[in-house]
Amino acid sequence: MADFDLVVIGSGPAGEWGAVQAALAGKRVAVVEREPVLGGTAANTGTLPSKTLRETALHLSGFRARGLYSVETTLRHEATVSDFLFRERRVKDIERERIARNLQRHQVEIIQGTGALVDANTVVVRRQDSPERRLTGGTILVATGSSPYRPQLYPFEDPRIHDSDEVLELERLPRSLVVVGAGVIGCEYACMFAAMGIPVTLVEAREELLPFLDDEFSALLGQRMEALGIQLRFGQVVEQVDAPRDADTPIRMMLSSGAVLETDQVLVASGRTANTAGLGLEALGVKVGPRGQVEVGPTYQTALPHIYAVGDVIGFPALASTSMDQARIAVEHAFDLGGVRTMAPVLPYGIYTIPEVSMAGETEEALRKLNVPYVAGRAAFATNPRGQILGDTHGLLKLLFHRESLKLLGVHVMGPQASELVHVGLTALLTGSTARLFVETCFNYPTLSEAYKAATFDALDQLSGCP
Ligand SMILES: Cc1cc2nc3c(=O)[nH]c(=O)nc-3n(C[C@H](O)[C@H](O)[C@H](O)COP(=O)(O)OP(=O)(O)OC[C@H]3O[C@@H](n4cnc5c(N)ncnc54)[C@H](O)[C@@H]3O)c2cc1C
Ligand SMILES: NC(=O)c1ccc[n+]([C@@H]2O[C@H](COP(=O)([O-])OP(=O)(O)OC[C@H]3O[C@@H](n4cnc5c(N)ncnc54)[C@H](O)[C@@H]3O)[C@@H](O)[C@H]2O)c1
Repeated sequence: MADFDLVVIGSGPAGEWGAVQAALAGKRVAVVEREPVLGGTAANTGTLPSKTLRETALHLSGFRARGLYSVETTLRHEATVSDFLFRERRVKDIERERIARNLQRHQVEIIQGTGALVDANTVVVRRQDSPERRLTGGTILVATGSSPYRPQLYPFEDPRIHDSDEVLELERLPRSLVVVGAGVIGCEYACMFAAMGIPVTLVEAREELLPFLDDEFSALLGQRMEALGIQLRFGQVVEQVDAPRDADTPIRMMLSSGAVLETDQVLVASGRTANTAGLGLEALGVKVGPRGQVEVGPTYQTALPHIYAVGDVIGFPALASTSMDQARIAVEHAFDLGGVRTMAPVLPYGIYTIPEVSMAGETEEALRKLNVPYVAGRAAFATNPRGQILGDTHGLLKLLFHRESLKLLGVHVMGPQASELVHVGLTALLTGSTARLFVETCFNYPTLSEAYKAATFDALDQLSGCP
């Protein structure tokens, strides 16, 4: 008999949820984690740290007061790097403790060390200063996550050139910053630093901002980012980087357009690489892609059916939210636990830029491509009483309804709490609801959620020909 029913490699959101799910079903579970702390990218270097820094940036800069009072700088003061990082460290510690307690409560054995598969059922765990340990598992869950991709062009040994992990170890706040890559990470960090009053330039190879967003929201976000002081450089790549040793001499970056940027510090956010190096998967016949991503089927099985892979290690969509659910599905499949063994048909996206943007369902462009007749109802936060109270004059909720059935097809939100607000629309999408739902729902007043009703009436007005 194997030592464990399930051996999980990695303790990020995917590993934690997979382990607990199996333990709840009475399975004997071990989690192997190479870092001395639990929680992976979500707790330690990605999701929670970046969202905490965003809150800190908004508070320390007095940003939230800007729409309320005419004097922009009332609350603003010179923040030090320790001011900036203080809460990030608190939140991280609390989350690590929560995960440890959650695993212990469910009798999951936590084993510290780097795991690798030496045969189809054996994980060897290596740790400095300790003898190696071999664990056998009936089922293996690979949940090893991803790490920042580091293009060779950049001398990362220079303390002024960071990837998204290192940016959490800043020695001092940048005097100016170039962010390379306007993916979600690049956009979120560019906004945070810009809100702190730091001059930021964002360089992106593509011609548009976050192309998966509805075009209207991509354009609006770009405008808000420019209003924050961010210089957007689309359709350009960095071709050369000259980083002098003297920290007072600016770093020079030559762009494909011929432009030269001078900057104090650089953040490279140009994608992620799956953590599969050294895991031993390929030797067992499990395929991995160009950035290390493990190939899996719909229930997250690899080429070896008892070896599952979930989370960032399999690539897109590579979110904490989806990673947890993939782990649930894999474990339910592996141990035949029942439950719905597919991802929800509609997934939400929350982007913690300044302002926040969130969406679920279809964009206008996708509906046009599919020839689906639709009507778009809009509600501006500037005309919503709670929006006025909050001082938000740029927020927007857009609902896309089928023109005939009035079924909700898409929801797009920009503004405060957008990633919370989207859940009203997400639930409506998942339940196949129509405009009637928002007409008949009595929302709290004054709230931003009430914008659902206003956007619905905007759509109904258009259909009735009301000016
Ligand atoms: C800056 C940033 C911001 C983000 N913001 C969001 C957000 O707002 N919302 C969202 O949903 N997602 C966000 N993400 C993405 C999210 O963090 C990831 O999708 C999520 O952490 C993936 O979970 P995971 O469990 O697959 O991997 P990870 O969280 O990366 O965990 C993998 C774990 O496996 C361990 N490991 C790796 N190899 C081995 C080995 N050989 N042996 C033992 N242990 C090993 C690692 O040390 C790590 O602890 C963000 C990511 C970044 C970088
Ligand atoms: N709020 C969230 O949900 C959230 C937040 C942060 C990160 N994440 C996840 O983390 C993952 C990684 O994010 P990311 O932003 O690093 O990667 P990404 O692949 O999403 O974006 C990288 C961007 O860099 C650009 N790029 C690449 N090389 C370049 C170069 N040489 N010059 C200029 N531009 C270049 C690409 O065109 C792309 O737009 C994503 O899967 C994302 O879903 C999610």
